Amino acid sequence: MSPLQPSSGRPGRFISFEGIDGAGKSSHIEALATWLRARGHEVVLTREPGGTPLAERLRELVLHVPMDPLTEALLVFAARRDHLVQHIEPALARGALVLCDRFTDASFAYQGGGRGFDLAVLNQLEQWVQSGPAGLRQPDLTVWFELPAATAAERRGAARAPDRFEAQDLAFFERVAAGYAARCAADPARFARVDASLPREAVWAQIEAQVSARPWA
Ligand SMILES: Nc1ncnc2c1ncn2[C@@H]1O[C@H](COP(=O)(O)OP(=O)(O)OP(=O)(O)O)[C@@H](O)[C@H]1O
Ligand SMILES: Cc1cn([C@H]2C[C@H](O)[C@@H](COP(=O)(O)O)O2)c(=O)[nH]c1=O
Repeated sequence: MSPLQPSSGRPGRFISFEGIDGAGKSSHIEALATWLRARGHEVVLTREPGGTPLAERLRELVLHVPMDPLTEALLVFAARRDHLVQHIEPALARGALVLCDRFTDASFAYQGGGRGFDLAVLNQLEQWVQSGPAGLRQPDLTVWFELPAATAAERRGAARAPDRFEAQDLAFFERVAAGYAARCAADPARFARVDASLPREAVWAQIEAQVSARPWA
């Protein structure tokens, strides 16, 4: 077998889950992993910020330590670089399906939309961090859980102490949602929009239909 041939015999695929906090991603990502494994795929389940020992340490800082917006942007992209190099790219190279709870769209939505940080700088960081021999690494499919910010806030409730993002007000999450909508409008073929305001079963049905429609699933 050539060293470039994936060990599974089929190319790896990269699927990200996106949405504002409380939109329902975590409730469905495991179910999608189980569904894809039942169809014979190797599935790698991971998250951002995080996914490697270094990136998980950066996650703790980003979620809990006060910092300025540029520091925050640099840390989420530093975590992403380590995650890509150590975990995502090797999994894709051996033909796995990588399911990632958040990726770069979150940086544009939270740092760009929520914080109002310079989109040109985020574009530059995206180029630096995600460029490789095959071009710019992007998800093959992004499942976007769209939900009004007020509904997401109700769902988050007061179950646990909020992190630096969860502690933000409704206006912040409305800007984050607008940031996601802008990313979707810029690359609609990559996005599968899910109406996350529906009951769980209906949300899952949309995900299953969207993923089933991909020839590689
Ligand atoms: N379709 C749904 N209808 C009602 N409640 C839901 C639905 N989906 C998830 N929930 C509930 O909403 C809350 C948030 O869901 P979940 O943790 O999956 O969101 P999330 O997008 O992963 O959030 P975060 O990004 O903050 O981790 C949970 O209490 C979950 O049980
Ligand atoms: C990747 C990424 C994430 N964030 C924010 C978004 C969330 O509030 C947290 C992660 O928490 P979750 O419960 O695991 O969803 O981090 C961000 O601001 N920028 C990013 O690039």
